[in-house]
Amino acid sequence: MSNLLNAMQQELDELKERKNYRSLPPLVHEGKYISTDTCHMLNLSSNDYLGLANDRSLREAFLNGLTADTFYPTSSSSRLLTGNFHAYRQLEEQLAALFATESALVFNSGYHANTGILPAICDSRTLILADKLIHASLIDGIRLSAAKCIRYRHNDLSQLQRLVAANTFRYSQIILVTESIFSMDGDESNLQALVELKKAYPNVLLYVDEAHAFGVRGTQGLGCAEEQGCTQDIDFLVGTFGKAAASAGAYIVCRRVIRNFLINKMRTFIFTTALPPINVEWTSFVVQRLPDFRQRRDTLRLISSQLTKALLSKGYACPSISHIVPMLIGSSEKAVLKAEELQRKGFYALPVRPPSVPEGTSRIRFSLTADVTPQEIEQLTEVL
Ligand SMILES: Cc1ncc(COP(=O)(O)O)c(C=O)c1O
Repeated sequence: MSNLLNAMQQELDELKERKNYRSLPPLVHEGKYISTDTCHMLNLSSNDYLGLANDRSLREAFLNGLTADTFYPTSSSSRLLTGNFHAYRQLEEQLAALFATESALVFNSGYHANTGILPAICDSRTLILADKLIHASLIDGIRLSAAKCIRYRHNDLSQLQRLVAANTFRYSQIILVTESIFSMDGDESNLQALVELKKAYPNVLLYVDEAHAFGVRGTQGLGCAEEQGCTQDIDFLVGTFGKAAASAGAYIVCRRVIRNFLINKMRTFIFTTALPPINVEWTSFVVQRLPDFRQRRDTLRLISSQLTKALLSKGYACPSISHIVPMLIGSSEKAVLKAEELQRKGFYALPVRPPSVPEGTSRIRFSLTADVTPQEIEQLTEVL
Protein backbone atom coordinates (compact mmCIF):
# COMPACT_ATOMS: atom_id res chain seq x y z
CA MET A 1 0.00 0.00 0.00
CA SER A 2 1.17 3.55 -0.66
CA ASN A 3 2.05 5.79 2.26
CA LEU A 4 -1.17 7.70 1.81
CA LEU A 5 -3.37 4.59 1.93
CA ASN A 6 -1.44 3.31 4.94
CA ALA A 7 -1.97 6.61 6.72
CA MET A 8 -5.68 6.49 5.88
CA GLN A 9 -6.03 2.96 7.26
CA GLN A 10 -4.19 3.98 10.42
CA GLU A 11 -6.48 6.94 10.95
CA LEU A 12 -9.56 4.76 10.43
CA ASP A 13 -8.22 2.24 12.95
CA GLU A 14 -7.72 5.06 15.46
CA LEU A 15 -11.30 6.24 14.91
CA LYS A 16 -12.52 2.68 15.56
CA GLU A 17 -10.39 2.51 18.70
CA ARG A 18 -11.98 5.71 20.04
CA LYS A 19 -15.49 4.56 18.97
CA ASN A 20 -15.72 7.49 16.57
CA TYR A 21 -15.75 5.42 13.36
CA ARG A 22 -18.76 5.97 11.11
CA SER A 23 -20.34 3.84 8.41
CA LEU A 24 -23.47 3.98 6.27
CA PRO A 25 -26.20 1.70 7.65
CA PRO A 26 -28.56 0.01 5.15
CA LEU A 27 -32.03 1.28 6.12
CA VAL A 28 -35.59 0.63 5.04
CA HIS A 29 -38.09 3.45 5.65
CA GLU A 30 -41.74 2.70 6.43
CA GLY A 31 -43.55 5.88 7.44
CA LYS A 32 -42.30 6.98 10.83
CA TYR A 33 -40.52 3.63 11.32
CA ILE A 34 -37.16 2.54 10.14
CA SER A 35 -35.73 -0.97 9.83
CA THR A 36 -32.28 -2.48 9.69
CA ASP A 37 -31.40 -6.14 9.17
CA THR A 38 -32.16 -6.82 12.82
CA CYS A 39 -34.49 -4.13 14.25
CA HIS A 40 -37.77 -2.39 13.44
CA MET A 41 -37.73 1.01 15.16
CA LEU A 42 -39.54 4.29 15.69
CA ASN A 43 -37.43 6.87 13.83
CA LEU A 44 -36.25 9.44 16.39
CA SER A 45 -33.39 10.76 14.26
CA SER A 46 -35.10 12.34 11.28
CA ASN A 47 -35.11 16.04 10.37
CA ASP A 48 -38.58 15.68 8.83
CA TYR A 49 -39.72 17.77 11.79
CA LEU A 50 -43.31 18.32 10.65
CA GLY A 51 -43.72 14.77 9.34
CA LEU A 52 -44.43 16.15 5.85
CA ALA A 53 -42.11 13.81 3.93
CA ASN A 54 -44.08 11.02 5.52
CA ASP A 55 -47.46 12.41 4.55
CA ARG A 56 -48.76 10.28 1.70
CA SER A 57 -51.80 12.46 0.99
CA LEU A 58 -49.59 15.53 0.64
CA ARG A 59 -47.34 13.71 -1.83
CA GLU A 60 -50.37 12.51 -3.77
CA ALA A 61 -51.84 16.02 -3.91
CA PHE A 62 -48.57 17.24 -5.41
CA LEU A 63 -48.33 14.39 -7.91
CA ASN A 64 -51.94 14.93 -9.04
CA GLY A 65 -51.02 18.43 -10.16
CA LEU A 66 -48.17 17.24 -12.38
CA THR A 67 -48.02 16.60 -16.09
CA ALA A 68 -45.12 15.56 -18.32
CA ASP A 69 -44.85 19.25 -19.29
CA THR A 70 -44.38 20.39 -15.70
CA PHE A 71 -42.19 17.49 -14.61
CA TYR A 72 -38.61 18.62 -15.24
CA PRO A 73 -36.13 16.25 -13.62
CA THR A 74 -33.09 18.46 -14.19
CA SER A 75 -32.21 22.07 -14.77
CA SER A 76 -29.29 20.93 -16.95
CA SER A 77 -27.31 24.05 -16.16
CA SER A 78 -26.40 26.83 -13.77
CA ARG A 79 -29.18 29.37 -13.34
CA LEU A 80 -26.96 31.99 -14.96
CA LEU A 81 -26.81 29.92 -18.17
CA THR A 82 -29.95 28.08 -19.26
CA GLY A 83 -31.12 26.73 -15.89
CA ASN A 84 -33.33 29.54 -14.66
CA PHE A 85 -36.69 27.79 -14.80
CA HIS A 86 -39.94 29.48 -13.79
CA ALA A 87 -40.11 27.35 -10.62
CA TYR A 88 -37.22 29.26 -9.02
CA ARG A 89 -38.82 32.64 -9.59
CA GLN A 90 -42.12 31.35 -8.24
CA LEU A 91 -40.47 30.05 -5.05
CA GLU A 92 -38.37 33.18 -4.55
CA GLU A 93 -41.41 35.44 -4.98
CA GLN A 94 -43.34 33.27 -2.54
CA LEU A 95 -40.54 33.51 0.06
CA ALA A 96 -40.13 37.27 -0.36
CA ALA A 97 -43.91 37.72 0.08
CA LEU A 98 -44.09 35.46 3.14
CA PHE A 99 -41.15 37.16 4.84
CA ALA A 100 -42.18 40.59 3.56
CA THR A 101 -38.64 41.25 2.36
CA GLU A 102 -37.39 42.83 -0.85
CA SER A 103 -36.12 39.57 -2.30
CA ALA A 104 -35.12 35.94 -1.88
CA LEU A 105 -32.60 33.66 -3.55
CA VAL A 106 -32.65 29.86 -3.63
CA PHE A 107 -29.56 27.63 -3.39
CA ASN A 108 -28.83 23.94 -3.90
CA SER A 109 -28.39 23.22 -0.19
CA GLY A 110 -27.69 24.80 3.16
CA TYR A 111 -24.09 23.75 2.73
CA HIS A 112 -23.92 25.62 -0.60
CA ALA A 113 -25.56 28.65 1.04
CA ASN A 114 -23.22 28.93 4.00
CA THR A 115 -20.03 28.10 2.11
CA GLY A 116 -20.98 30.50 -0.67
CA ILE A 117 -22.53 33.58 0.93
CA LEU A 118 -19.83 34.23 3.53
CA PRO A 119 -16.85 34.14 1.11
CA ALA A 120 -18.82 36.37 -1.30
CA ILE A 121 -19.67 39.10 1.19
CA CYS A 122 -16.43 39.23 3.20
CA ASP A 123 -13.09 40.79 2.37
CA SER A 124 -9.89 41.12 4.39
CA ARG A 125 -11.28 44.20 6.18
CA THR A 126 -14.16 42.11 7.55
CA LEU A 127 -14.31 40.63 11.03
CA ILE A 128 -16.69 37.71 11.63
CA LEU A 129 -17.82 37.16 15.22
CA ALA A 130 -19.28 33.65 15.33
CA ASP A 131 -20.94 31.62 18.06
CA LYS A 132 -18.74 28.76 19.30
CA LEU A 133 -21.39 26.14 18.38
CA ILE A 134 -22.22 27.08 14.79
CA HIS A 135 -22.64 24.34 12.20
CA ALA A 136 -19.75 22.96 10.14
CA SER A 137 -21.12 24.55 6.95
CA LEU A 138 -20.82 28.01 8.51
CA ILE A 139 -17.33 27.22 9.76
CA ASP A 140 -16.32 26.11 6.27
CA GLY A 141 -17.83 29.29 4.80
CA ILE A 142 -15.78 31.36 7.23
CA ARG A 143 -12.62 29.40 6.37
CA LEU A 144 -13.16 30.01 2.66
CA SER A 145 -13.62 33.74 3.20
CA ALA A 146 -10.92 36.40 3.50
CA ALA A 147 -12.37 37.61 6.81
CA LYS A 148 -10.70 37.41 10.18
CA CYS A 149 -12.82 35.43 12.62
CA ILE A 150 -13.23 35.33 16.39
CA ARG A 151 -15.52 32.73 17.98
CA TYR A 152 -17.42 33.90 21.06
CA ARG A 153 -18.57 31.62 23.88
CA HIS A 154 -21.88 29.95 23.06
CA ASN A 155 -24.72 32.46 23.38
CA ASP A 156 -22.54 34.77 25.53
CA LEU A 157 -23.93 38.14 24.50
CA SER A 158 -21.84 40.14 26.94
CA GLN A 159 -18.63 38.71 25.50
CA LEU A 160 -19.97 39.42 22.02
CA GLN A 161 -20.80 42.99 23.00
CA ARG A 162 -17.25 43.52 24.27
CA LEU A 163 -15.78 42.07 21.08
CA VAL A 164 -17.92 44.33 18.91
CA ALA A 165 -17.02 47.43 20.94
CA ALA A 166 -13.30 46.59 20.85
CA ASN A 167 -13.23 45.96 17.09
CA THR A 168 -15.74 48.30 15.51
CA PHE A 169 -13.11 50.87 14.49
CA ARG A 170 -10.56 48.28 13.37
CA TYR A 171 -12.62 46.73 10.56
CA SER A 172 -14.73 48.12 7.77
CA GLN A 173 -17.51 45.67 8.65
CA ILE A 174 -18.30 43.19 11.38
CA ILE A 175 -20.64 40.27 10.66
CA LEU A 176 -22.27 38.43 13.56
CA VAL A 177 -22.88 34.79 12.60
CA THR A 178 -25.17 32.45 14.48
CA GLU A 179 -27.90 29.85 14.24
CA SER A 180 -31.37 30.39 15.64
CA ILE A 181 -31.84 26.81 16.93
CA PHE A 182 -28.50 25.09 17.42
CA SER A 183 -28.20 21.79 15.63
CA MET A 184 -26.57 19.75 18.37
CA ASP A 185 -27.78 21.30 21.65
CA GLY A 186 -31.28 22.30 20.52
CA ASP A 187 -31.05 25.59 22.38
CA GLU A 188 -31.69 29.01 20.82
CA SER A 189 -30.09 32.35 20.30
CA ASN A 190 -31.69 35.60 21.38
CA LEU A 191 -32.22 37.16 17.97
CA GLN A 192 -33.84 40.32 19.31
CA ALA A 193 -30.79 41.03 21.47
CA LEU A 194 -28.49 40.40 18.52
CA VAL A 195 -30.54 42.79 16.40
CA GLU A 196 -30.32 45.46 19.12
CA LEU A 197 -26.58 44.96 19.33
CA LYS A 198 -26.03 45.27 15.60
CA LYS A 199 -28.28 48.33 15.38
CA ALA A 200 -26.07 50.14 17.88
CA TYR A 201 -23.17 50.09 15.38
CA PRO A 202 -23.23 51.39 11.81
CA ASN A 203 -20.82 48.74 10.49
CA VAL A 204 -22.28 45.61 12.10
CA LEU A 205 -24.43 43.14 10.13
CA LEU A 206 -26.26 40.01 11.25
CA TYR A 207 -26.23 36.55 9.58
CA VAL A 208 -28.62 33.93 10.99
CA ASP A 209 -29.02 30.30 9.90
CA GLU A 210 -32.57 29.06 10.57
CA ALA A 211 -31.98 25.52 9.22
CA HIS A 212 -33.65 23.91 12.23
CA ALA A 213 -36.33 26.55 12.80
CA PHE A 214 -37.79 27.09 9.32
CA GLY A 215 -41.20 25.40 9.19
CA VAL A 216 -41.17 24.72 12.91
CA ARG A 217 -41.30 28.11 14.60
CA GLY A 218 -43.44 31.22 14.19
CA THR A 219 -47.16 31.51 13.48
CA GLN A 220 -46.59 31.00 9.77
CA GLY A 221 -43.71 28.59 10.24
CA LEU A 222 -41.07 31.03 9.02
CA GLY A 223 -38.69 30.42 11.92
CA CYS A 224 -37.44 31.98 15.13
CA ALA A 225 -37.01 35.38 13.49
CA GLU A 226 -40.74 35.43 12.79
CA GLU A 227 -41.42 34.25 16.35
CA GLN A 228 -39.21 37.00 17.78
CA GLY A 229 -40.57 39.64 15.37
CA CYS A 230 -37.30 40.47 13.65
CA THR A 231 -37.30 39.00 10.14
CA GLN A 232 -36.85 42.50 8.69
CA ASP A 233 -33.85 43.29 10.88
CA ILE A 234 -31.61 40.39 9.96
CA ASP A 235 -29.37 41.24 7.02
CA PHE A 236 -28.69 37.66 5.93
CA LEU A 237 -31.57 35.39 6.95
CA VAL A 238 -30.81 31.87 5.71
CA GLY A 239 -32.79 28.64 6.00
CA THR A 240 -32.89 25.17 4.47
CA PHE A 241 -35.59 23.05 2.83
CA GLY A 242 -34.07 19.67 3.67
CA LYS A 243 -35.54 19.49 7.15
CA ALA A 244 -39.07 20.63 8.12
CA ALA A 245 -39.92 21.55 4.52
CA ALA A 246 -39.37 17.92 3.47
CA SER A 247 -37.40 18.84 0.38
CA ALA A 248 -33.85 19.92 -0.53
CA GLY A 249 -32.19 23.27 -1.06
CA ALA A 250 -31.88 26.49 0.88
CA TYR A 251 -32.79 30.18 0.74
CA ILE A 252 -31.76 33.62 1.80
CA VAL A 253 -34.29 36.41 2.27
CA CYS A 254 -32.60 39.78 2.02
CA ARG A 255 -32.38 43.25 0.46
CA ARG A 256 -32.39 43.30 -3.36
CA VAL A 257 -28.84 44.62 -3.51
CA ILE A 258 -27.63 41.58 -1.56
CA ARG A 259 -29.45 39.20 -3.90
CA ASN A 260 -27.96 40.89 -6.97
CA PHE A 261 -24.52 40.82 -5.39
CA LEU A 262 -24.76 37.08 -4.61
CA ILE A 263 -25.92 36.26 -8.14
CA ASN A 264 -22.77 37.97 -9.41
CA LYS A 265 -20.25 36.91 -6.78
CA MET A 266 -21.28 33.72 -5.01
CA ARG A 267 -19.24 30.84 -6.37
CA THR A 268 -21.48 28.04 -5.02
CA PHE A 269 -24.42 29.70 -6.77
CA ILE A 270 -22.66 30.41 -10.07
CA PHE A 271 -20.58 27.30 -10.63
CA THR A 272 -23.11 24.52 -10.08
CA THR A 273 -26.08 22.98 -11.84
CA ALA A 274 -29.22 24.39 -10.25
CA LEU A 275 -31.62 22.12 -8.36
CA PRO A 276 -34.02 20.09 -10.52
CA PRO A 277 -37.14 22.23 -11.22
CA ILE A 278 -39.38 19.36 -10.05
CA ASN A 279 -37.71 19.58 -6.66
CA VAL A 280 -38.23 23.35 -6.55
CA GLU A 281 -41.91 22.87 -7.52
CA TRP A 282 -42.32 20.51 -4.56
CA THR A 283 -40.59 22.97 -2.22
CA SER A 284 -42.89 25.69 -3.46
CA PHE A 285 -45.92 23.42 -2.90
CA VAL A 286 -44.83 22.82 0.70
CA VAL A 287 -43.82 26.43 1.43
CA GLN A 288 -47.22 27.65 0.24
CA ARG A 289 -48.86 25.41 2.86
CA LEU A 290 -46.44 26.12 5.73
CA PRO A 291 -48.78 28.54 7.53
CA ASP A 292 -51.42 25.74 7.65
CA PHE A 293 -49.27 23.30 9.64
CA ARG A 294 -49.85 24.97 13.00
CA GLN A 295 -51.26 21.80 14.58
CA ARG A 296 -48.09 19.90 13.69
CA ARG A 297 -45.93 22.66 15.18
CA ASP A 298 -47.97 22.51 18.40
CA THR A 299 -47.64 18.71 18.61
CA LEU A 300 -43.90 18.95 18.05
CA ARG A 301 -43.58 21.50 20.85
CA LEU A 302 -45.63 19.32 23.18
CA ILE A 303 -43.68 16.08 22.69
CA SER A 304 -40.34 17.93 22.74
CA SER A 305 -40.98 19.44 26.14
CA GLN A 306 -42.30 16.07 27.37
CA LEU A 307 -39.02 14.36 26.40
CA THR A 308 -36.80 17.15 27.74
CA LYS A 309 -38.59 17.06 31.11
CA ALA A 310 -38.25 13.26 31.22
CA LEU A 311 -34.50 13.43 30.56
CA LEU A 312 -33.97 16.12 33.20
CA SER A 313 -35.99 14.15 35.74
CA LYS A 314 -33.74 11.15 35.11
CA GLY A 315 -30.68 13.26 35.83
CA TYR A 316 -29.40 13.75 32.27
CA ALA A 317 -28.07 17.16 31.25
CA CYS A 318 -30.26 18.47 28.42
CA PRO A 319 -29.92 22.12 27.30
CA SER A 320 -32.70 21.86 24.70
CA ILE A 321 -35.67 24.17 24.32
CA SER A 322 -36.70 22.76 20.97
CA HIS A 323 -37.44 19.56 19.05
CA ILE A 324 -33.71 18.71 18.96
CA VAL A 325 -33.29 16.98 22.29
CA PRO A 326 -29.78 15.83 23.21
CA MET A 327 -29.19 13.34 25.98
CA LEU A 328 -25.67 14.19 27.09
CA ILE A 329 -23.58 11.14 27.90
CA GLY A 330 -19.88 12.09 27.70
CA SER A 331 -17.72 9.34 26.23
CA SER A 332 -18.26 8.13 22.68
CA GLU A 333 -18.15 4.53 23.82
CA LYS A 334 -21.02 4.99 26.28
CA ALA A 335 -23.05 6.97 23.72
CA VAL A 336 -22.64 4.18 21.16
CA LEU A 337 -23.67 1.53 23.69
CA LYS A 338 -26.71 3.55 24.74
CA ALA A 339 -27.80 4.04 21.13
CA GLU A 340 -27.44 0.32 20.47
CA GLU A 341 -29.53 -0.44 23.55
CA LEU A 342 -32.28 1.98 22.46
CA GLN A 343 -32.26 0.47 18.98
CA ARG A 344 -32.68 -3.03 20.39
CA LYS A 345 -35.67 -1.67 22.32
CA GLY A 346 -37.29 -0.24 19.17
CA PHE A 347 -36.11 3.40 19.09
CA TYR A 348 -33.85 4.59 16.28
CA ALA A 349 -31.74 7.17 18.08
CA LEU A 350 -28.19 7.88 17.03
CA PRO A 351 -25.03 8.74 18.92
CA VAL A 352 -23.40 12.04 17.97
CA ARG A 353 -19.67 12.07 18.55
CA PRO A 354 -16.62 14.19 17.77
CA PRO A 355 -15.99 15.93 15.42
CA SER A 356 -19.73 16.79 15.23
CA VAL A 357 -19.60 17.77 18.93
CA PRO A 358 -16.68 18.68 21.23
CA GLU A 359 -14.61 15.87 22.77
CA GLY A 360 -16.23 14.49 25.95
CA THR A 361 -19.75 15.65 25.03
CA SER A 362 -20.94 12.65 23.01
CA ARG A 363 -24.66 12.28 23.19
CA ILE A 364 -27.79 10.67 21.89
CA ARG A 365 -29.45 13.28 19.69
CA PHE A 366 -33.20 12.84 19.55
CA SER A 367 -34.58 14.71 16.60
CA LEU A 368 -38.35 14.65 17.01
CA THR A 369 -41.03 14.78 14.35
CA ALA A 370 -44.69 15.79 14.66
CA ASP A 371 -45.95 12.31 13.89
CA VAL A 372 -44.46 10.87 17.08
CA THR A 373 -47.18 10.59 19.74
CA PRO A 374 -47.03 11.49 23.46
CA GLN A 375 -47.63 7.76 24.16
CA GLU A 376 -44.52 6.86 22.17
CA ILE A 377 -42.48 9.41 24.12
CA GLU A 378 -43.87 7.84 27.29
CA GLN A 379 -42.69 4.39 26.11
CA LEU A 380 -39.27 5.84 25.26
CA THR A 381 -39.07 7.43 28.69
CA GLU A 382 -39.63 4.06 30.32
CA VAL A 383 -36.58 2.52 28.64
CA LEU A 384 -34.20 5.50 28.92
C1 LIG B 1 -27.44 24.74 10.99
C2 LIG B 1 -27.29 24.04 9.68
N1 LIG B 1 -27.04 24.77 8.59
C3 LIG B 1 -26.89 24.18 7.39
C4 LIG B 1 -26.97 22.82 7.24
C5 LIG B 1 -26.77 22.22 5.90
O1 LIG B 1 -27.96 22.19 5.18
P1 LIG B 1 -28.14 21.17 3.99
O2 LIG B 1 -28.39 19.83 4.60
O3 LIG B 1 -29.29 21.71 3.21
O4 LIG B 1 -26.87 21.20 3.21
C6 LIG B 1 -27.26 22.03 8.36
C7 LIG B 1 -27.40 20.56 8.31
O5 LIG B 1 -27.73 19.88 7.43
C8 LIG B 1 -27.41 22.64 9.60
O6 LIG B 1 -27.66 21.91 10.70
